[in-house]
Amino acid sequence: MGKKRIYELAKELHITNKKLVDTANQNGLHVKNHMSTLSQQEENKLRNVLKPKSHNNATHQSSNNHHKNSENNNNRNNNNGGRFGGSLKRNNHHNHGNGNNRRYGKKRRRRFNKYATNQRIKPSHNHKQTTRRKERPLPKTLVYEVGMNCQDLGKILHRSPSELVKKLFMLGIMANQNKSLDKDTIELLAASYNINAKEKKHEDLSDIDKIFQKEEKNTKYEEPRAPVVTIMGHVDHGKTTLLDHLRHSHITSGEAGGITQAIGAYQLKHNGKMITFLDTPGHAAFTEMRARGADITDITILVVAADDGVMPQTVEAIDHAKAAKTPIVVAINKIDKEGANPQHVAQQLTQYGLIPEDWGGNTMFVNISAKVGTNVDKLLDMVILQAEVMELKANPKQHAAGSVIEARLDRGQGPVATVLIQQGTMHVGDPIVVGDTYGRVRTMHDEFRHAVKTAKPSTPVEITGLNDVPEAGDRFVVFDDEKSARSVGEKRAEESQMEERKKTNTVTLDNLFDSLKESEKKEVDIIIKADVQGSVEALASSLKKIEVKGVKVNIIHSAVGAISESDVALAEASHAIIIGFNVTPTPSARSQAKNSNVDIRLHRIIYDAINEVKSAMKGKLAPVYKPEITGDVEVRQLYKASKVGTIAGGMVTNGYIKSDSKIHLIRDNKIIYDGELASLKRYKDDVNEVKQGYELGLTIQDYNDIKVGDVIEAYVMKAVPVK
Ligand SMILES: Nc1nc2c(ncn2[C@@H]2O[C@H](COP(=O)(O)OP(=O)(O)OP(=O)(O)O)[C@@H](O)[C@H]2O)c(=O)[nH]1
Repeated sequence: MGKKRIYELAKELHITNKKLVDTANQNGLHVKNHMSTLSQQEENKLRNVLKPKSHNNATHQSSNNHHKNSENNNNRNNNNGGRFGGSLKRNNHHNHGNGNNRRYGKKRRRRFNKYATNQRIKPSHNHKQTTRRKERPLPKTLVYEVGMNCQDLGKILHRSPSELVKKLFMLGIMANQNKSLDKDTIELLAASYNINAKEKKHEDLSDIDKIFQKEEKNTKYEEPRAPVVTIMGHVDHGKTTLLDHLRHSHITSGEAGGITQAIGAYQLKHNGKMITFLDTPGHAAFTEMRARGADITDITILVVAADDGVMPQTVEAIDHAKAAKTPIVVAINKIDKEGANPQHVAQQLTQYGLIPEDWGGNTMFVNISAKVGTNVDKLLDMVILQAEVMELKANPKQHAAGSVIEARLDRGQGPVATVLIQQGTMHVGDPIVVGDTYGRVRTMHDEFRHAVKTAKPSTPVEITGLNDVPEAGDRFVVFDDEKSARSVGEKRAEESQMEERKKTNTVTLDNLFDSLKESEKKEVDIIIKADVQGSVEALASSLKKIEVKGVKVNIIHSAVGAISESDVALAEASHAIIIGFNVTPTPSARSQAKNSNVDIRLHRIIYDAINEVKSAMKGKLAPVYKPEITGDVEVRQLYKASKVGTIAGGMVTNGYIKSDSKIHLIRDNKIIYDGELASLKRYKDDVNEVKQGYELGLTIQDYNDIKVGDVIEAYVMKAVPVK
């Protein structure tokens, strides 16, 4: 018999390599690992120690079983290479039998003795397992999230992370306890435990609009809430006077006298019922908020002066309220004034679909004097009545959600936002995401600057504690914890920098067909602005007749005049397209439209406007051509030639110009002529192209009024493909 290695003897004796190494060390042989060789004497000693004490059937059976185990273990150890080798080494070290290891040694001996008597024990490389309590049962289904690690999964499966690591190892997957696992791996793991796996879909918390809508739909424990009212109307018809009157005559508990209202909304009590008034009269503010997603107004009070009647902004206000689908209560104001004719005003309003109940319609009308106070109570009665019809409710027993009314940066307090609670109850200390900002509600004040600890639905409060100033109309949602609020807030800020959210929402004629296909919407909202009333009407009636595959045009607002900022805000809020007929946008409206991606289409021929909308609805919009600048020429000299007119000599300062280029003649930053080149020369030769840095001579077709210092901008018309 030659020298044997540990693993050979282990195999012969049907025990694991590790057991044999342990036994050898416990018996003073000092072996390193299963590859260590044994002298004949050492082998005999080990054989002696390990000799079974009895041989009955049962133990024989057990021994057979064990044989299998042992073999498995051998295989495992071989496959493992260093992994299990490491644990053997550790055991070696532990078992050098000095005093420090006495307890451990005892335990090992006990296990060994068990083993020596051929009682079946589970081979183990982890001494923790030997003391493991009875395992809790596995769940029927493993509900997981992609990216969980063995520690996370261990908690769900009631198994130790190391057991999971081993399981994975047996499945041929190397992982440690902290490694994030993919879907396939987790499902494989579940299958190896014979249980089902189900992925838990993560809600995108950064979509606070979605959370907001969900919270809004939560109808459990609903309670009535106060209506939120906005006052709109034409300039000087008395909006501010009415708000002031209400503030002074109706504010609860005599606050108004001494303390000035501090924030952009207030609540008043009428016949025991609360009403919340937004203190930002005018439809522009109202629609700008809507454009940002906040539909906070429940009821609109339309103020029309009895001595002036329906004016352009009265009509705008009606259209804006209708677009927001808020019911209108009409207050015909200034009835104390001489020349007041409320009957006439009511008559005028019928043209806009506002018909008094007395006349068989369903709009509430009240004749008031905001200055004197006549019938203001009656107006409030109407508002309460309207609110009752609407059955306005909210659930105060959930996380707060709502919208920003106004916000500013205060030197001492940092960002300060006035918010309207629309759902739930807000508490001081709540973690919150407001638009693209986040924080924790540090302080909360009511409209009289009184500190409050909680705020219920329809209450306006001023809060501090945000990391930045949100915008009016931003939505807010309270989160469970500050960590998620922060990560959502940061993600939103990042996203908004890319301005993607805003742009994908807008409807343009270019994407109209696709957006119609995607949405359930069966109407295309259009705003018409034209130079004269006749054109407005002609365009409106022709557009209304268009019907493509059940989709119709809906004119949400039409008026005479330039395209204003308020038109753009309405278009943005309502996802509408603006058609301008013989009118242009004001500069501020133009830049606002550009920022918010509102599509403005300008036309001079009604037929073209109608065809354009029709083709867009059919998805066949021809590509739009836009000028693309190729270069600039600076005019430095002029020559007059009797035959060809004015020849401009100059230099290409940027880009290039071609003989077939179109050109803009620019003087004092204004385009004063738009045309084509007649000739392009270098010295005396006609050329096709002149590049930057070269001198040239040129003439413009049918145009001679060129001056030294003019800039000639060369451009080509480029087709912008329809998206
Ligand atoms: N006689 C009379 N005058 C009124 C009444 N209501 C308002 N006024 C007067 O009408 C003028 C305009 O009133 P405001 O309340 O400022 O009108 P507004 O609609 O807020 O105007 P803007 O803020 O410019 O849009 C003021 O001089 C008021 O005093 C009223 O009921 N009777």
